[in-house]
Amino acid sequence: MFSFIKKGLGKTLGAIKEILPEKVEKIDKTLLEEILIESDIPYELVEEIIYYLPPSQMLVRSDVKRVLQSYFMYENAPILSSQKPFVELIIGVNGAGKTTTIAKLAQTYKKEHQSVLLGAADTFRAAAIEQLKSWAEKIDVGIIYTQQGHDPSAVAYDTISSAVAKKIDHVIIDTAGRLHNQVNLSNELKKIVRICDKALSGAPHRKILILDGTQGSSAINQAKAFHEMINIDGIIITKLDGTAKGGSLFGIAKALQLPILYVGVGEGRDDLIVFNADDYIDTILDSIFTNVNG
Ligand SMILES: Nc1nc2c(ncn2[C@@H]2O[C@H](COP(=O)(O)OP(=O)(O)OP(=O)(O)O)[C@@H](O)[C@H]2O)c(=O)[nH]1
Repeated sequence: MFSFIKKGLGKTLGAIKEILPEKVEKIDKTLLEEILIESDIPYELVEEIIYYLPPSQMLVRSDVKRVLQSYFMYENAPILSSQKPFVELIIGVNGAGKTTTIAKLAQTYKKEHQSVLLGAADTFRAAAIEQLKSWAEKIDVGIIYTQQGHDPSAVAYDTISSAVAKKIDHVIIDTAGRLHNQVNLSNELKKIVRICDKALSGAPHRKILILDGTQGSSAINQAKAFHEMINIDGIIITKLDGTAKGGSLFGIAKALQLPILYVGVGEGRDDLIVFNADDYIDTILDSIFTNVNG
């Protein structure tokens, strides 16, 4: 698990190495500031981190770790096994990695010997339906879909009803990332949420926002807009492996005050890891400090 997050942070760690070619026992505060900015932690946040650090100019690992940890206080609520099917609604702009992440999530559940049914409720684009169908085939899970232009809420309803009838463990529903305008998108997402609850009281159990990690901190405003529309429950950051902006997770967690559930670290179906803030922070600190613990 630990080396997996290391793989995902490869580019970020490479960027740190450019600033700090040799690891140190104590880091100069000014140099640390430069490293944090370079890894795409928003500037105000870097200033805040520096403010909370001890006043001395040279800092040890434990000083830095303690402050960085305080940014990930939003715990991932455990999945309640009594909720069957456990319905997840996947939200995010086109290209963020929604479809791939749905496949990865389905694969994760399958590995745990749980059954999965996908719902192709991004009916705005024919390609989105086709792409999800192709993934469903590859990972061998069921899918409910309709033709392009049909009501996405109806797909969500049918998927949940079918899952209830077949006693499926997990339902994962794709949604459109873009419509003709923002108001339409907001109305459509709200309607899907309402209809999910009609199909199964309490559903969707988790509304997950997919954010493209290569966008770094600039994804924050986009995330806030979705959060205002339908109250997101958790985030998945994709393409962490493709960016040197690995520090942006601090800004995202702080701005949205939401748990980061998983991170995507590659294009394959197995390239999704449960986000663990301690592993993430330790991996970054390992590239700065000579001592491993503390
Ligand atoms: N390197 C890397 N690539 C990823 C990751 N997640 C998704 N991708 C790639 O990002 C691209 C977009 O992913 P999709 O899953 O098609 O994104 P989408 O949000 O469904 O986008 P649309 O199909 O446009 O709606 C694809 O080429 C994926 O292979 C990741 O964690 N790492």
